[in-house]
Amino acid sequence: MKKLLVLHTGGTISMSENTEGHVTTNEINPVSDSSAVKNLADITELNPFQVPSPHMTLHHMNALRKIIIEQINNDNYEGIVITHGTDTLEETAYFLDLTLNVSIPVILTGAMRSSNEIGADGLYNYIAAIRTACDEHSKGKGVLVVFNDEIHSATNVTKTHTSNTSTFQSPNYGPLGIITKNNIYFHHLPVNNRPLVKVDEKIKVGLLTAHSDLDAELLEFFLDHHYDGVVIEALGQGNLPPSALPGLDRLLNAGIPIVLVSRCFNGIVSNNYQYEGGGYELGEKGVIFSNGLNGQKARLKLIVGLSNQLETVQLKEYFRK
Ligand SMILES: NC(=O)C[C@H](N)C(=O)O
Repeated sequence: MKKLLVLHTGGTISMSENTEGHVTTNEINPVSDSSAVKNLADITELNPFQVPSPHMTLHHMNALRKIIIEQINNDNYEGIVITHGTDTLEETAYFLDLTLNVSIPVILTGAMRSSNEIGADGLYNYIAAIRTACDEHSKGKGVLVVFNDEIHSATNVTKTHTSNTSTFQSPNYGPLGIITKNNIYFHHLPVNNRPLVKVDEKIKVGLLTAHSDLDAELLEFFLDHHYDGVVIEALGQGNLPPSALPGLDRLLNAGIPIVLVSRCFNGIVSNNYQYEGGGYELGEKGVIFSNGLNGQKARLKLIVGLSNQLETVQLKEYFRK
């Protein structure tokens, strides 16, 4: 039997519905120690914290990373499973993918229905995550998300539905593999990047969605409140309204890196359009174009890049990969 470490962090997978139909937190995750997983692996469980995932912070994510590094150094675990709330699951998964230098499987999972609701998916997803962590083919693929019988890479996966159990999807790319009753099948290989291991929890990066008439003052807010970097979910292929440009210029003149992603959830930004606020002009000004990440992941990537003292040219390369 493989030796796995399980970290329970909270989220709906650890919650129950009360008599009024509201979902509330529990001290202990109900999937913990379930007899259904006893024969699957030799499992050690830790409960570093129990939080709804909207309460997750960079500090929590970094604490998880440190626990994983420490535990792996102390014991010869062959895989890690993390149970997590779904709202920010993709952020923790991606942060760990960016910063953890490990080849054993690291799998995140969660649930859309709490433990005592009809059709509860927590235990099912947990078992699927344990099975995937035990599979030899899950090694060396970066951090993975297992949900609803699919295996996704942390880089591409995102929560796409407020309540459906098939909420986790990888737009543009699809899952890396599928899980059946008897087997685990990988059909794609992820592109693995070299992790950067320094994390400065004090670095502040803001995220803003562009829209028509975007006010320059919203961008200036980040300068006035001492942010270290800004990610903008731009329009279409990577364009901004002219109304935003004075704010953008102020940030760039102050040396604050600005990373552009698209508010479209498919496709990659590029510096094509040569009109006021168009991608070409933004590129000439020094804005960094990202490679298809969504805004919340680009934010974490910029935090990690800045934590490792990457300068603008290196950040451009970091976001190109
Ligand atoms: N399904 C879930 O886990 C959602 C919950 N609000 C959380 O992220 O903690």
